[in-house]
Amino acid sequence: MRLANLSFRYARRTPWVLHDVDLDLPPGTVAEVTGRNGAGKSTLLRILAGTTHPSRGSVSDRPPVVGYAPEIFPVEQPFTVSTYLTRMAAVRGVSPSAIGPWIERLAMDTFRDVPLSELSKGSAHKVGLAQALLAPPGLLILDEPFSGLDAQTRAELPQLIDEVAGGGGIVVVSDHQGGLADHPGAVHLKVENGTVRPAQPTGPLHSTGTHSSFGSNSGIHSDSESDSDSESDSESGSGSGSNSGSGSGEGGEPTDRLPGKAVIEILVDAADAESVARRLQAEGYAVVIRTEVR
Ligand SMILES: Nc1ncnc2c1ncn2[C@@H]1O[C@H](COP(=O)(O)OP(=O)(O)OP(=O)(O)O)[C@@H](O)[C@H]1O
Repeated sequence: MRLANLSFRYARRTPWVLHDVDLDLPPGTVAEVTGRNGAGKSTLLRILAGTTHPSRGSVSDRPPVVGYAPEIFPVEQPFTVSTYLTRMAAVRGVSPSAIGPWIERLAMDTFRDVPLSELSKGSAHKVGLAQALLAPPGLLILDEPFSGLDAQTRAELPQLIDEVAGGGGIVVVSDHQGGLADHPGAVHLKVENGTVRPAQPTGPLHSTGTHSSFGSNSGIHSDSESDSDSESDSESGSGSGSNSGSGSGEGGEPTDRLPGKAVIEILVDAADAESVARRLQAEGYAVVIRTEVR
């Protein structure tokens, strides 16, 4: 998977969050993404997942099955845990029986019949992880997965990540807590001033035969340039699961947006929900998306 000359800002005349990013993520890569608050980690992860489209540049060779666990799982959905996961299995095109092993492995049995809205933060986080893993992902995006997890699941997570990578999947993890700081074979990326660079100290890059390469750039540009480019005004669309998207062209318009109706409720960060919902409503999506999930 490759990002080429990728730039992103949330709207015209606002600062670039990412600028001229080049990044190769070969199959089997485990990448830990760090950076200060607000640096653009979640934005980068959403672009990788395909839920946000670049303003400029391209994303190519995204694996066809994407699992994305946002930083905050959106619990405002009228399902119990098992009902939600069963529906997600259907959305992902896997058997309902696929949920059982994840309920067991992530120690979710005690709250499988609890409504999502009544879950603790840590339990909700596990549901977010489980939905991302239901269909074996070729690309697994985990936004702060170690946050709020119980010790057992926290200890399990590196193994889970290695299993995905061992099968040739790409795993990208935003990791404020340093859960993968010493992870064998992981590459370490830092988002800083709109760039994505190898982090210091750089981890043992190639012990599992994986590698990444990076492009750099000259930092964040304020918007003094002409708006005559064909940049999109905003992030567009959300969706994942079996999203086979390969990103967007220069115009920021997805070349292959799937309906993704049922996926959006799962993927939108709670912290972003209000603004994303506004944008979706402005584009005529939101009601349809929610109706589809039900
Ligand atoms: N939906 C949005 N609309 C407009 N601006 C946004 C939106 N989401 C994030 N931003 C802004 O984009 C920048 C990057 O945010 P992002 O959430 O990607 O950073 P982050 O590194 O993940 O931060 P944190 O560690 O605090 O989660 C920030 O300045 C943030 O305020």
